[in-house]
Amino acid sequence: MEPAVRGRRGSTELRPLLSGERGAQFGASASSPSALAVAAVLPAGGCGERMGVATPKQFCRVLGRPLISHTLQALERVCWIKDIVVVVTGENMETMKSIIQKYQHKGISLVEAGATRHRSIFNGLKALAGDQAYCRLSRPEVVIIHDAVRPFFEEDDLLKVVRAAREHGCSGYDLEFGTECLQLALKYCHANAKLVEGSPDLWKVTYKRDLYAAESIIKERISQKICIVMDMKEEKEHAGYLLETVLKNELNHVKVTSVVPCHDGSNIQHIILEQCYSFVCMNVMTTDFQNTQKLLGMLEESNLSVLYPVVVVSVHFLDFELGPLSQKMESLMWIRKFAVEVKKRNILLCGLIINYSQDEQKLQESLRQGAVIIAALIKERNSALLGQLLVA
Ligand SMILES: Nc1ccn([C@@H]2O[C@H](COP(=O)(O)OP(=O)(O)OP(=O)(O)O)[C@@H](O)[C@H]2O)c(=O)n1
Ligand SMILES: O=C(CO)[C@H](O)[C@H](O)COP(=O)(O)O
Repeated sequence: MEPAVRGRRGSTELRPLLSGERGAQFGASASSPSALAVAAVLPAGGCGERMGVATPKQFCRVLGRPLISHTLQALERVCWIKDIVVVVTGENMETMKSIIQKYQHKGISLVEAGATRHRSIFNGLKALAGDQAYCRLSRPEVVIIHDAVRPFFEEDDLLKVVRAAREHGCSGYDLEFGTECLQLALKYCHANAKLVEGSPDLWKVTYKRDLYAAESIIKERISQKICIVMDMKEEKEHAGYLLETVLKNELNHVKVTSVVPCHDGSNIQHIILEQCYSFVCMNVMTTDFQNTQKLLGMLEESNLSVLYPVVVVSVHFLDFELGPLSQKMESLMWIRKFAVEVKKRNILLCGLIINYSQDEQKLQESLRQGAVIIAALIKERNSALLGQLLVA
């Protein structure tokens, strides 16, 4: 086993294994397993033969980001897990270090994998045993073993396992239906064990189709909030609010909120902090991108798009009867340039032109079409459409 490397909580710096610094205090939250020292081992040393691609599945990209980073992100939300040990092959050690750095994972130790999953887990446990000369991770009371290729779980799933580890003895049922690790633990460790019912979300990425399923689930999750950034000049009956109403009808399960940016942009920053990944920027009767650019600037300054692609739809309400659209296209085409720029920061920018007709029926139809297009752009997060100008 190689000396592990861990990232210090609060910095992305990687350094030789030092003492555990993750969520050091237990019992702090109401749901935490009080006063128990808990660590997690993520076996990630497999080659993913059944996936049938050259890249081991834990490093395959899901919405642009390696699968293991999604799992780590979910685990990092659990503040009572003190240390996270990721077990990877020597060959993939550098890849894993760069993932930790790029996606700013904190408090991770790396350990070299073994030839089988059980050997990898054993190496992870040894790093936590507290008896290695070079290893100063403190010895936990409970260790959660979680496959790196199971990105979907809730804190509650882990809580149940930790509580069971503390409270239960072993039953005949557990022996009969227990999983592989459980059999080993019972045979060799003189430990008590309990089988805990998991949620259906705990499924494992095994085949290629599972990567598509994982991506769809994540897309769905991050598309649950939409922020409409209003044009300052708007009033209640005007375009932005009309679009908001139609969008709410079109996406009745999605939380659609609108905001008029305040002078220092703090209300938009607040929405960014709440992890909203979809923005619709209103521009009424104008082909300039002033409002959109302000929003893009704020998004670029934030770290929001490090983890997921952020969609921004720049909506331009133009009355098609007030002169031909072709005259306005030249300035609207600037969107291509902006889109290429912000793509570097994982922001997907598209343009949408809505017919701001005086004819109520035409306006409603255009708004409805616009809402359908916005919904599709947000749901699909398809980078092939960035910089495109769509017409509703
Ligand atoms: N020597 C090994 C083999 C597997 N694993 C890890 O154990 C988890 C579950 O194993 P599995 O789904 O079987 O992964 P692979 O062995 O990579 O897949 P396959 O069996 O298709 O080759 C995965 O996170 C995998 O990386 C490990 O740490 N060390
Ligand atoms: O899916 C697996 C490997 O393909 C594991 O066998 C499965 O997660 C069982 O877990 P454990 O060994 O912890 O009982």
